[in-house]
Amino acid sequence: MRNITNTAINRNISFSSLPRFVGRALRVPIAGVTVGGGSFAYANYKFEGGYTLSHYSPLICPPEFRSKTANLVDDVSSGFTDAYLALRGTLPSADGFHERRERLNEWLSGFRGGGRGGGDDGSPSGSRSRNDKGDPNGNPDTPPNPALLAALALSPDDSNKVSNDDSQDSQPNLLMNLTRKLIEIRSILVSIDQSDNLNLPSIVVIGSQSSGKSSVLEAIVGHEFLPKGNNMVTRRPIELTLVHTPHSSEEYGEFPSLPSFGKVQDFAAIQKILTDQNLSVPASQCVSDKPIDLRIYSPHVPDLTLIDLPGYVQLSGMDQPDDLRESISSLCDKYIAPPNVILAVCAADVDLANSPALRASRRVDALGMRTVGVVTKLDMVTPDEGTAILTNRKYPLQLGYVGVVCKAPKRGIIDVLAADSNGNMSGAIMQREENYFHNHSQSFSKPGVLVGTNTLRKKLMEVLERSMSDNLQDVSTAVQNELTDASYQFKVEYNDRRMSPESYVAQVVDGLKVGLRDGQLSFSKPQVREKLEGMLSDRVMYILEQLYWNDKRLAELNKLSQGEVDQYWTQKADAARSLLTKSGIGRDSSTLVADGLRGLVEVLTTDSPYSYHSEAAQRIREFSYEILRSRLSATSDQVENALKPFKFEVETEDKEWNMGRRHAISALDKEHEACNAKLSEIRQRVGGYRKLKSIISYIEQVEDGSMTQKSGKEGEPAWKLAYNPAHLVEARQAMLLGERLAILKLRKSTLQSSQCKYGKGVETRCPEAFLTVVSEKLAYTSSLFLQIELLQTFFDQFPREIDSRLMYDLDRQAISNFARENPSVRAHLDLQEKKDKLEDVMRRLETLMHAKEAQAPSSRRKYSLF
Ligand SMILES: Nc1nc2c(ncn2[C@@H]2O[C@H](COP(=O)(O)OP(=O)(O)OP(=O)(O)O)[C@@H](O)[C@H]2O)c(=O)[nH]1
Repeated sequence: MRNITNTAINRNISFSSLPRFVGRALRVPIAGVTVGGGSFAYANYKFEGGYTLSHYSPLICPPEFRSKTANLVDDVSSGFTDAYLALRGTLPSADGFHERRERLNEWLSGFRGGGRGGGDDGSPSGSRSRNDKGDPNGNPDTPPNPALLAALALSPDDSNKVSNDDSQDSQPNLLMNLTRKLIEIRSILVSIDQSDNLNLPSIVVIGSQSSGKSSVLEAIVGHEFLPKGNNMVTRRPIELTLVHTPHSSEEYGEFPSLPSFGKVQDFAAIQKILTDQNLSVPASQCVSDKPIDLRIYSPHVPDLTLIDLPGYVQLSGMDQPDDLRESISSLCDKYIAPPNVILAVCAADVDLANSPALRASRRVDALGMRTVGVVTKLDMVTPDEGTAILTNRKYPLQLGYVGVVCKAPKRGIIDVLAADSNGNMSGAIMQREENYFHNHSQSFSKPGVLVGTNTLRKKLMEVLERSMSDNLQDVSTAVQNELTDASYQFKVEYNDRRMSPESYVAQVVDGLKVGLRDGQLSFSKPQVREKLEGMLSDRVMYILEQLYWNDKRLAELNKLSQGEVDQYWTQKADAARSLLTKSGIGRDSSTLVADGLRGLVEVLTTDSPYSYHSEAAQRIREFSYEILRSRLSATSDQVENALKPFKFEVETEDKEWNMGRRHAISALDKEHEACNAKLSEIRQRVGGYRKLKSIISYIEQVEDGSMTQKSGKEGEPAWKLAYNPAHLVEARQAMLLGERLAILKLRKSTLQSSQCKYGKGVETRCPEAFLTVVSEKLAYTSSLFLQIELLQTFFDQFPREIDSRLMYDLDRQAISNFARENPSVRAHLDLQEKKDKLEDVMRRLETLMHAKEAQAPSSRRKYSLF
């Protein structure tokens, strides 16, 4: 709570210490407004001519008074705003200041009651005059109702009627917080369209390097937060939105386009982020027109939007690129175009004729209708020189000049003491400035001379509000046109179908789960068993080749008659079974199935829509791999345990045997086919059947020694000269294939013969059928355990992991970002969002325009000066 003391009154008050609505009311440039009260419980607003308005404000009164006065807040607020708007409507320009003052005093005298003035000392004695009109009940202790005052000001002729009708004060005032509402609309428009087609004005700060732009902005905000340094640190426009938060003591900044920073309460951190963002533009590129959006929320800032731009270069330095001057100039030109308000910052110690800011502003705003001049560093010239600059007629600006002294404090002990607990330096800056102007009040209190950061703040608020308000109709038309286009496009392209990022994410996740369910069908028991049989069939062929088909005694096996037991072949059959059952089937079958599952996840997360969401796809793959990894070794052990009995003995039954025998025959057929295919490839490569035959005959002759050396160097075999060595290798391979085909043929006929009918010792005589039966038993048992240990767990756990680790991990922003990774969804959402925002803006604009229309006629009719 601030204590407004008599000292403050005498020094023309610090407006920033007043409640917001009082600040708004006092934006009406009424000369001689003072605030007083012997204590902070009480405030008098004294208008020139003797009328004094007094009221208790809950924001400046001690707690014991609050309950009594709380209900006055709204009345006071709306009353003053009404009065203010009425004045604003009739007094649009800063020019004619004296005329306005006269006019206002005329109004006030209309309801002042015969010119009886209250005390001008700021004491409660001021209530003497206010009771004449302010309190309809004539109670000397009740402060007047400011809403009543406003109503009187709006309608002096009906004063009695209005004074008896308090219900009018409870009407919602749609034009309350007009600037705030317009700034909100502006922010929405900026987020829809960066092309400036749809835009409400902002205040653009221009000036040469070191003219004091940053100091002015920091004085307005009350914190040091802008990038500092010699190396041209302002390279991007900073779009600064100040949001007045009267009901919170918290001060913080937010970067809407950098949401990861969240609320930044430390202004040094804001400065660091701004510096980094600026320095992200390489020095070689000079400047970028991509703005940095910064919002500052504080009870000490007014509602304003300001754009800070790089300073005009006057003298190019050695370390600055040649085209820097050009780049900055064209960047500034883009921003100073209508409807923006130009804040032309000029240092008092530099001749205004040389001010690049004024030069630029005159190019686009020759009459100075939308330029406010700020003369900084007034302390660096004599007070008389200062006032001469501020009242200059050479470069007149319709909105005038305001002089400031806002050198950033050096943070010495005095300044640190002057700063508040949040490091807010506004007190220190203000105090310094106030002292300066107070010490030179003779020069600076001349009529028409506007000085002080607070005056500047108020001026900016007024100018911005008026400028925004004046642009309402144009913006509204542009927004309506844009809305019509967007609605048409939405109808044509999406048939008005709405979508949300959440529904898209749900759809994408559901799609994945459906894909998983479909994929699960290819991991059913029969399917897995078939895969394992395929894997084991290769192993059976290898064992047959190694143990039987390469055995020189194979012919004996073919001759074994039914019932005959031969030790050699019985041991072979045992060795073959052992080799097969101990070939690491637990590990290999688990890996085979896990690879299959990996493949399924890979396919599901590679195709659309996951092709747009590579990061999410990668995460999903990782979940799946984690589950598989966690199950793999246990599954492998379980399968291996289940197969243990087969390592010692395998019993077969008639039915199993017959089936195994059939499968073995067809496996031999396949092997036969494969050998034949290879043989014909070799024939082709070598040059046909005859050529191959002749090479084979050569080799046979050489090998049995019947080939005589006909030519060539001594010691070299003759065939080396006769054929291409590669063909000779191929021919050798063909010979082996031929032998294999003969064996396969023989074994097939044995398998088909009565020798391999189910019966005693048949496993020994027909190893092909026996190993096939064993491999089928192994595949069957393995598939059972793989289902239980791996597949069921995977298909249960994986969808749950997707929900818990993908879906529930995402916050609103992440969901929106995810959805927007898909270009067609992004286009749909963008258009839908644009349409929604435009509708929202249109509604807000219509409300404001209706309120403006409703308000305008009465004030114009009664008070227009023009
Ligand atoms: N004496 C005095 N010095 C001031 C005043 N305002 C600013 N300065 C000093 O002038 C210098 C430049 O001020 P800045 O606010 O950084 O100027 P700028 O225009 O932002 O400079 P650039 O960022 O380089 O474009 C600093 O050393 C300030 O302390 C003032 O009112 N009086």
